[in-house]
Amino acid sequence: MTAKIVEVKLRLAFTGRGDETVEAEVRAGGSRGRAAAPAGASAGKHEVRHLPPGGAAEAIRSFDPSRMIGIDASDPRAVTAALRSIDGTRDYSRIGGATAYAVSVAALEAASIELGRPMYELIGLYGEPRIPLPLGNVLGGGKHAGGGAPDVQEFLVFPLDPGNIVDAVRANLRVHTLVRKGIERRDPSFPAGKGDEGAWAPRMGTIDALEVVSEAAAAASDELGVHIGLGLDVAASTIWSPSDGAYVYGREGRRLDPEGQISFMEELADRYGLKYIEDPLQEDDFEGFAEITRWAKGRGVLIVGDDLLVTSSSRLERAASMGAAAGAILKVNQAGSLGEAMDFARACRDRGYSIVASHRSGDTWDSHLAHVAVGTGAVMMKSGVVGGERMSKHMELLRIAEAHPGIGIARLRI
Ligand SMILES: O=C(O)[C@@H](CO)OP(=O)(O)O
Ligand SMILES: [Mg+2]
Repeated sequence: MTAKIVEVKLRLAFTGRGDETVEAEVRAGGSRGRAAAPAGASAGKHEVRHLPPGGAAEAIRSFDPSRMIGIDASDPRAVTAALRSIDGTRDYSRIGGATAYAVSVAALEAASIELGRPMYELIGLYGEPRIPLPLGNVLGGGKHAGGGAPDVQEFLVFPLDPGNIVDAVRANLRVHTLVRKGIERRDPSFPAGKGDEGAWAPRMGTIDALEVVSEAAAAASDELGVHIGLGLDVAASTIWSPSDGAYVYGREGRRLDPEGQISFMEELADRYGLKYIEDPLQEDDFEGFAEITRWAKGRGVLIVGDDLLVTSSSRLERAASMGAAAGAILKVNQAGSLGEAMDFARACRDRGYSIVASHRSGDTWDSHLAHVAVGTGAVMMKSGVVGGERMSKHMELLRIAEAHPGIGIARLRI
């Protein structure tokens, strides 16, 4: 049985934050797949272009859907080749990465329905399929929140040893609730504001935020009997000032040169027992990443590259040759198409990098991320904790687990 594409339709759509984006409907045989692309706010400068300068309308205008007809929807590489030839630029600046994302994901969904096989199985880059650990931000700031919130973008939690995915999701939710209580104890007038991904966005600095989150995680651990790990996504490119050669924590008056930033990260990791640090340094500092990765390896801390790697196989090769980072964020829309993200996942596997399949801060209601995570053998799925566009992905993990009772849950090995 084949799943040849017979029709592709695009429409303008909006993410949960209101960013303009593209939704695609792809028909393969008698089945239809649909996907809408997410959008980042702290996007790395080496990512493909989300949309051309004229926005989603121009992306849709410049896309010729007839050139997709007859392509095998179950073959992400063939879909990528067609998208690349329609676009003709290096970074999808003509049709937009949003179009590449939407068409490639919708095509695989259509194939999955047509062939009666789950999407993750068609991605198929795992040994034994496993449910990834959910990683979510319970407190945050940076580009995802308003003034006064911490300069560090995300304070993250994840269960280390959950019995199943329901316990795992519940653990993160409990920490999220307790974080609010912890903030209110320190500031009774906290107006309960949240950032783009549903994390609490209080007026406090990095250290206070870590105190609140580690107290909440310890209390949730005791209550639920699940060990909870702590992490940060520093999104350090957003606080890096090239003209000063320094990381500028504007809200807390801290200024650190690259060596100072590495020492600060090491101090926080030691003091709070962090197990995960994403983008501790700016996106072009491969040497700095290699240094902190060497430090972290013996200590059980996973250093993860997001803006550093931008789901690009060539940047991963460079990082691997230097030992920069041990984990890799995989965001399909950073690469553009699903086929390109799958090439990246293969490279991660060959080079021994742990994959963290991730949402974007401006995400859509789609749940495909769960299939991308399971299908690429990701150890974690990073998708916030609360909010409809976050929970849709967790719910799909629950459904995958329900359909495959024997499926195990991933364990983080650093
Ligand atoms: O930095 C990140 O990891 C992401 C998602 O949390 O943010 P954005 O989508 O804004 O790049
Ligand atoms: Mg990040």
